[in-house]
Amino acid sequence: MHVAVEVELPGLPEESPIGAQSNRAGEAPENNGAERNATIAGSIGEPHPVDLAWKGLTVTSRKTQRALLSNVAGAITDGFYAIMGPSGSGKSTLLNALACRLDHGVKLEGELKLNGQNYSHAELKKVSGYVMQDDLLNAHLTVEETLRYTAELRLPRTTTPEERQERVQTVMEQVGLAHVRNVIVGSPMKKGISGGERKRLCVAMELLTRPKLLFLDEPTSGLDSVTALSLCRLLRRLAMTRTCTVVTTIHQPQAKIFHLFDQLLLLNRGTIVYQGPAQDALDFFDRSGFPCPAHENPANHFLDVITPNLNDSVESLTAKEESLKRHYQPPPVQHLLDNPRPLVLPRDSTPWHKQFRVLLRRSLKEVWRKRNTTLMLLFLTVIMAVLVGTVFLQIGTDQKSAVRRQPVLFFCVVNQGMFGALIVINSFPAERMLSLRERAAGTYHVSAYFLAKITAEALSQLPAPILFSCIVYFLVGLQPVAAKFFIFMGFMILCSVAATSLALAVSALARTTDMAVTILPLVLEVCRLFGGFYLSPRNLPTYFSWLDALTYVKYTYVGISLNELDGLALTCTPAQLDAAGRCPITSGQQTIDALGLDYLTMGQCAGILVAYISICCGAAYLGVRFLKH
Ligand SMILES: Nc1ncnc2c1ncn2[C@@H]1O[C@H](COP(=O)(O)OP(=O)(O)OP(=O)(O)O)[C@@H](O)[C@H]1O
Repeated sequence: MHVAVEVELPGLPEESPIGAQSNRAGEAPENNGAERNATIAGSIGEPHPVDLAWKGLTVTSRKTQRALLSNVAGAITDGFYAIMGPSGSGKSTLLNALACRLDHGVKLEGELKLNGQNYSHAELKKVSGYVMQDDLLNAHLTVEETLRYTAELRLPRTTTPEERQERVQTVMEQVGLAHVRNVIVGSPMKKGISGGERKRLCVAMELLTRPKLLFLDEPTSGLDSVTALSLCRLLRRLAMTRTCTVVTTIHQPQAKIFHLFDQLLLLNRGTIVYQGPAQDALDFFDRSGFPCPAHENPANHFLDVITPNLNDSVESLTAKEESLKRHYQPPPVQHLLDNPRPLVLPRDSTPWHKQFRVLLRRSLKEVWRKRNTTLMLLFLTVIMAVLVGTVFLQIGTDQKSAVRRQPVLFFCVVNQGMFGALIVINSFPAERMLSLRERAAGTYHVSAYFLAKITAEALSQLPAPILFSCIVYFLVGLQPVAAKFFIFMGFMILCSVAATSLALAVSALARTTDMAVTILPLVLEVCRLFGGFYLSPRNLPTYFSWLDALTYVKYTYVGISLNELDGLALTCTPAQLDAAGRCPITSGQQTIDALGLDYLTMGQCAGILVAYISICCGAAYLGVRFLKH
């Protein structure tokens, strides 16, 4: 039995000289015999510290009852495995079946064992890593930060900060990313590391936890041939140095890449056509009557043989399949299935409070990196506040002010939160796939992620309502009483957080950013319409009362109106006196009575806003927790 020795060779040159074994395609061979023996000695014959074996494995679509994989058998023990086949042959289905990542739309039957034992996704996660086809990463973090946060979230809780840093350093060197450690990951909108480096970073994130098995779904898709080869050389090196067993799906590799594989699983229409040493596949096709022409890429040749083309008749297809089937010897897997071996599960999970702290730091860092957006928000807030303040400059206390006071108060409410809401609307859709990937890898609890995210968003939004209140309150000349000013500011903050929470709920429940940006303006419009200004609460038709209850605008508007109108004494210029020489409106209380604003108290308005924020956050949490596509 092999003992897995984790040898990390940071100094190993990536383009290491490779032996001179000849091959039929005339390519410079990537496998030297001694290396290959060392790597695949344990392939199917002997048990390995972590191996997977399966028999009678069938995956069926629940909806159509179509078999995506039919009664396949095989094993993964040690080395660099490639799962190849034409498009739709079931490569990803097999990979996901082995990695316990099949979706709910399919049914899995058959025997599938890890070290001869049945296993759960949770157990597999502890000894394996999975690199998805789409390299979903945090665009605003640097390479080193990405690895550091992953290490903090995924390494065992007993790891010291020094050990963590050392691990990050080692892995960065192992995958060849040390030279771009301080470069941001970037996105299509913001240039960062290259496509190949992104893939390496995804591999590095998985390597941090020293997995014994590394699954990769089409890692070379979207990469140019040189970058794809360089990535596959890295994967081979990981397998060769017994860092981990590597299993990758790949569609049509170039010859140089094909020669890096130790083991090949060739699929066609949900069945295994060939499994065994990659270099022996040429003999297998030869024996089956399909010799590979000289100078032909073996991978292309295999796919050409098994992929039906327009000229193939049904008879010739059946004859091809029969011939391949007759010569195919399925690998012996029974001894791996029947022989349970202990499984060392090395990782314990990071406690919730630590996950929250790390995720909060990560989210705050992202907010900081996106500070231009926040600064723009503050700039727009100042412009808006000055505009409102000068349009309604020093409204005073005469009769005209009674008419102008309510519009300015309502405008403040509508304005607050609108900017913030529009900024957070993209929060969850943009990150959904990334967070799903991190959750599937067992990186953190959803609740820790969610709370960290909304706390960071709320903190970044806080300065805007404070700044807005400071400018507008004094320019407009609302009641010069300290307590009233702070209550006004408190309501502006609650209003802004309520609008942001509403936008977060819409963003978490909408499946895409497009859907979120279509729904949000409509919701904000309804909030405005039923905000208590256009129709006073007293005059609202009863059949609209449920919509009325859903608007944060109304509770803020009523709250700040009561704050401002209570204790307000109004005066008259001589021209404003009525025929009897009386001043028509002498107190704010008259406006309160006329508009029916006192059906709630200020405390109730604040309480309802807090409840409103909690409900929106609860809805957003459910969206993040349960929406998976
Ligand atoms: N959840 C599912 N429900 C129903 N059919 C599915 C599901 N997942 C995959 N399929 C179907 O199963 C077949 C195999 O899909 P799979 O993704 O495994 O192929 P693949 O070989 O990886 O293809 P490609 O190289 O194009 O990615 C396809 O016909 C696909 O449409």
